[in-house]
Amino acid sequence: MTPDTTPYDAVLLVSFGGPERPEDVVPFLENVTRGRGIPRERLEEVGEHYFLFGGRSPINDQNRAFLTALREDLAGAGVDLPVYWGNRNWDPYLTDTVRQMAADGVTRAACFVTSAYSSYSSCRQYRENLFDAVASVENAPQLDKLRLYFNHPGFVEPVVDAALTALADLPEDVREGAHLAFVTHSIPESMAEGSGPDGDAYVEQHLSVAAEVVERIRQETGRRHPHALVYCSRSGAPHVPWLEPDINDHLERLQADGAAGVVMVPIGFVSDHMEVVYDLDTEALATAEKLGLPATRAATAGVDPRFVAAVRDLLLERAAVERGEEVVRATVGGLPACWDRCAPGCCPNPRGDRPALAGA
Ligand SMILES: CC1=C(CCC(=O)O)c2cc3nc(cc4[nH]c(cc5[nH]c(cc1n2)c(C)c5CCC(=O)O)c(CCC(=O)O)c4C)C(CCC(=O)O)=C3C
Ligand SMILES: [Fe+2]
Repeated sequence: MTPDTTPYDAVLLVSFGGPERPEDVVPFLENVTRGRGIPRERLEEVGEHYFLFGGRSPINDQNRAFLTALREDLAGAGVDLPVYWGNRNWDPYLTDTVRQMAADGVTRAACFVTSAYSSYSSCRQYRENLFDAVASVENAPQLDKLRLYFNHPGFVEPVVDAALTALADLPEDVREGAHLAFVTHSIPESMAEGSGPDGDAYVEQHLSVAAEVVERIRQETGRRHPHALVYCSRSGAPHVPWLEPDINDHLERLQADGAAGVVMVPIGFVSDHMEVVYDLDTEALATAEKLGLPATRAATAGVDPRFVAAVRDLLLERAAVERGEEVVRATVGGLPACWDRCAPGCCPNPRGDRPALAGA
């Protein structure tokens, strides 16, 4: 039986975007940081990360691979919907994609954003970008943002397996005593405090994922590994507090405390973005090496078939909700499934209120 996707006639993959050639790097950074008061030195430093990788971010190729996998998954399940892709900060830009969708006659699309958690940067900012895209296109389709999925089994289960693999990659004598460092993107403390409908959701959601991964690893190995939630990619002005500790400081602390080894589990990222390949694989692994601390990095969900299938699950779930049917929402861990429409004060814009789609 073909699954019922009514009222949707398309899926839209929404992502951050990244440069693909050295000439793209500076304009891309300008797009990302316009009006955000990021110090010049920080921008030059981040530009160097991109140049180290030939001026090419890995993120667009990862989205292309995800699109291919998603189209195959949907076709295999008998879901006959076109899948589009648009970015916030680089080509293909959301506005161009929405214009194409309108030209193709799309009337209502379900949007999957490559960002799993609540916060202004990871949720509302995408909603503002969706609003802007729709506002600038005539006859634009209605866009519904699929719920946040940090606690969807299709996201968490690949992370558990990846962490087990990364543990197995450690030398045998350090494996049992290894720490798990769950890593996510640092954000300003004030942004973290404002995240979600009641505040503090960003950290709370990550802690919930970390606890679930630790527990599932215990079920597999019989061992409850010591763990912490730590951060990477701090930006902004030095006097503005951001979430800490930084992964590099955390590694120093672990070494000083006599930890046997560490597995970095980048739960804040759905694929191996620049933050993962530079901040973790390049910088943090070098820190660990310098400290003589055995360390490995767990894979991200990427194109794991379970993660790809989660998009289909969220799409069919939401379609049923919009048809007025009862649904069972898949979740793991201690937090309930997220809402379909964000409350008015959810993840406020630190620079003042702007219109956003997908609100209640
Ligand atoms: C929470 C969060 C996520 C996760 C959720 C999500 O995935 O959306 C994320 C993802 C990403 N961030 C990315 C890149 C950048 N983020 C920057 C700046 C900032 N990020 C912030 C937060 C986040 N960012 C914040 C609070 C800033 C300060 C400026 C501002 O308030 O907006 C800057 C400017 C330089 C700098 O300031 O570091 C760059 C270049 C890329 C692309 C990577 C690639 O190319 O593979 C991705 C996926
Ligand atoms: Fe970022």
